[in-house]
Amino acid sequence: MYGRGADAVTALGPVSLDVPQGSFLVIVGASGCGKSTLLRLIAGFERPTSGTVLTNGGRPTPGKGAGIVFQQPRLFPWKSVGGNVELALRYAGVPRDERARRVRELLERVGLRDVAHRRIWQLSGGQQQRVAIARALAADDPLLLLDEPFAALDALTRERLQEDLRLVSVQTGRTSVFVTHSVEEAVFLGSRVVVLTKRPGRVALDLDIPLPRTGLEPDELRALPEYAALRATVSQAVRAAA
Ligand SMILES: Nc1ncnc2c1ncn2[C@@H]1O[C@H](COP(=O)(O)OP(=O)(O)OP(=O)(O)O)[C@@H](O)[C@H]1O
Repeated sequence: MYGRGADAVTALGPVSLDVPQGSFLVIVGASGCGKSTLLRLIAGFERPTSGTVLTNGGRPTPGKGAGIVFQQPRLFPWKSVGGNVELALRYAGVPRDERARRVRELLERVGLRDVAHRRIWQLSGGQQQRVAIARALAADDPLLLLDEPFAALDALTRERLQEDLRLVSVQTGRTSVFVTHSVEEAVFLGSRVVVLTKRPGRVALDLDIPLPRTGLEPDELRALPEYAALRATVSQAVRAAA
């Protein structure tokens, strides 16, 4: 609950979710249903008014234990691409002599190897979001939290980043919680999709996405009949929840 008295807003209803290690959970729901609030609770930026949030068996500490990617990339504009990632590694306590190698690995992973020396303002929006993902992966945090990271990008860039993030999630095995409005994005990325009702958000649908996570090209995956069926199920739940 935010605020007090007449101004109080109950953002989230009772929500009980257990997110197993290595899973990719996508939270979908209408605007204002409490998706970002749920992420902030997991990140430890907010405390629940009632109930408990545990990550890795303990109460979450803000700034520790989770890499976070927001809708707008939060980068240091005066630093280079590599410099931004290097700084995240420094904060994460990675020794100086390992950082250059790790910067190269992380930039390779998000497809930015060739622009390591560019300044942030010389990048497209999609490239900036890739830097934000590399930064979020820099610390070896077990959790990756993403709050509508692709919402501001054009459709083609968004699709490319979805494809790359899916691959990164398979390669790193990071437990991820991803918030979006988009049913298409949810079914493509998630190993599980949770649809929230309108505010105060409760779980309207909790669906496993048993699609292969490796071995298929994105277009092949999207062309599967199971894919269309899952998308229809989620879409229906989103409409009913709104
Ligand atoms: N710091 C705050 N103080 C007061 N109310 C807040 C605060 N943050 C969010 N709220 C309210 O809580 C509700 C849920 O907000 P939240 O940002 O979690 O929703 P959301 O599902 O992420 O929305 P959107 O999809 O539009 O980003 C909204 O009604 C919002 O106005």
